[in-house]
Amino acid sequence: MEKIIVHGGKRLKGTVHIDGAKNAVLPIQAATILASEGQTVISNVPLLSDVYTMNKVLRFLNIKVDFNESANKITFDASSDVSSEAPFEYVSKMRASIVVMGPLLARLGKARVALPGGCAIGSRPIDLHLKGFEALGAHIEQHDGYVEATAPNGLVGTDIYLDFPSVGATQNIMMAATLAKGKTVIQNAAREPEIVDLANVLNKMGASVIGAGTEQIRIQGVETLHGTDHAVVQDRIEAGTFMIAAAVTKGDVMVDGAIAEHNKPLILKMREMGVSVIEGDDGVRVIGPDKLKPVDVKTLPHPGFPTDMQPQMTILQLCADGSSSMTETVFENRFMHLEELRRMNAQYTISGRTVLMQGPTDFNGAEVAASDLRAAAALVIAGLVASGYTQVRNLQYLDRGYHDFHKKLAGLGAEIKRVNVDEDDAIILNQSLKNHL
Ligand SMILES: CC(=O)N[C@H]1[C@@H](OP(=O)(O)OP(=O)(O)OC[C@H]2O[C@@H](n3ccc(=O)[nH]c3=O)[C@H](O)[C@@H]2O)O[C@H](CO)[C@@H](O)[C@@H]1O
Ligand SMILES: C=C(OP(=O)(O)O)C(=O)O
Repeated sequence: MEKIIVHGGKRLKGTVHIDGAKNAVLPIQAATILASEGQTVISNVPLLSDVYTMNKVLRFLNIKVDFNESANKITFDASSDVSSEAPFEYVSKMRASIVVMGPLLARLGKARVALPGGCAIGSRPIDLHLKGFEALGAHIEQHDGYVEATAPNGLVGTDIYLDFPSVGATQNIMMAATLAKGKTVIQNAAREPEIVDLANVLNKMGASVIGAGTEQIRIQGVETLHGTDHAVVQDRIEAGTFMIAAAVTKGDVMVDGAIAEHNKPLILKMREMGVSVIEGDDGVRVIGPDKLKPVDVKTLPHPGFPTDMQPQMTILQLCADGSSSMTETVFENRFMHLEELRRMNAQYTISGRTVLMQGPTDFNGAEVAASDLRAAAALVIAGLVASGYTQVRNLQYLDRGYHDFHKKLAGLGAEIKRVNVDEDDAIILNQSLKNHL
């Protein structure tokens, strides 16, 4: 079993470099299915387990995938025959595999993809994706845990209104519409920077996508798409996670490569708490104050406060001097990290979708288990300010979205180590933690 062990109390100082965005690269990997001619070369690719899973899905679909890890570059060749089925083995590992459906349907007129199911943070249905495909003329059936979409005569452009600005549905419909006959308009589209990055790649491949980043995206269908080169946008969630780690430890950190514009709600809330955030062309510098002021936060689709920063933000709020609230409106079950934090001395009450937190918290080190990706990051951040030793388990979640998280924190002066221990070793380790750091 792997664990991260943190000895809290160090102020983080120095520069940390941010990788390409997980949530941008995954749909871009899927978009390479659309290129029936030439190769697509994607650079600034983060070395994350989700990226490897998406590569496996694509290889299963008969696409050539060559990952040059030392150069953070993947070359895709989808010029041969592509197959239409994404099996349960991969989709169950990573929900984002569902975004292969739009490109497959566009290119082949059919797609058979395992239904992704929910995860720890919520039920996560795909009804909006499927309604979009149906509006484009696809016939949808569900059998044996798979969803099958067929459009033997091709898709036809239309106006689609999303009941909620779903990121995945916007991406899937946008990709499906690139090869549809005529024009598609997506109303109430998601506006995340990762949508813009995907639209940029599609346009370089020969598509005509206008308005990405606004609530109305217009796509004029074209006959074929071809390969291209593209560098993935920086990860605003990884950047935000380090910004919070810097602030909560009263540190002084340059988050190199962070794009301030993509993290505006977080930056403004951090300033409200008394954190000094200096925006530059090459990154964002964060200086934590001696005392944090309490603040109320509500998650919303972009440009609102991102749900993927919610667990990390609650650590900062718990350290503030007074009571703060967090309301989670995007996912129905994203407070699971708080149960673990209670074991580290966090004081809070949950009422529906809102948690009321009482700070400042004197976090005590404890052994805690992550329930999902951002919960894992939040628990490690709590460990950075806790007295004594914190051990975080279930690192498979962390590896979905952060490459070398512990090494980056160690580079900023944190006392942190990742160890691989069996259960017996763990008992000995608990008795002699100091020798391990
Ligand atoms: C790989 C990736 O990019 N993941 C991100 C993406 O996930 P993802 O694309 O899954 O998130 P969505 O924006 O689709 O989901 C937001 C909400 O809409 C609901 N919903 C969504 C689709 C649908 O058909 N029906 C429906 O009800 C979901 O259950 C959820 O409550 O956006 C989320 C919201 O910013 C982020 O937390 C994830 O990190
Ligand atoms: C929820 C997340 O990702 P996914 O949609 O891939 O589960 C996340 O990145 O925090």
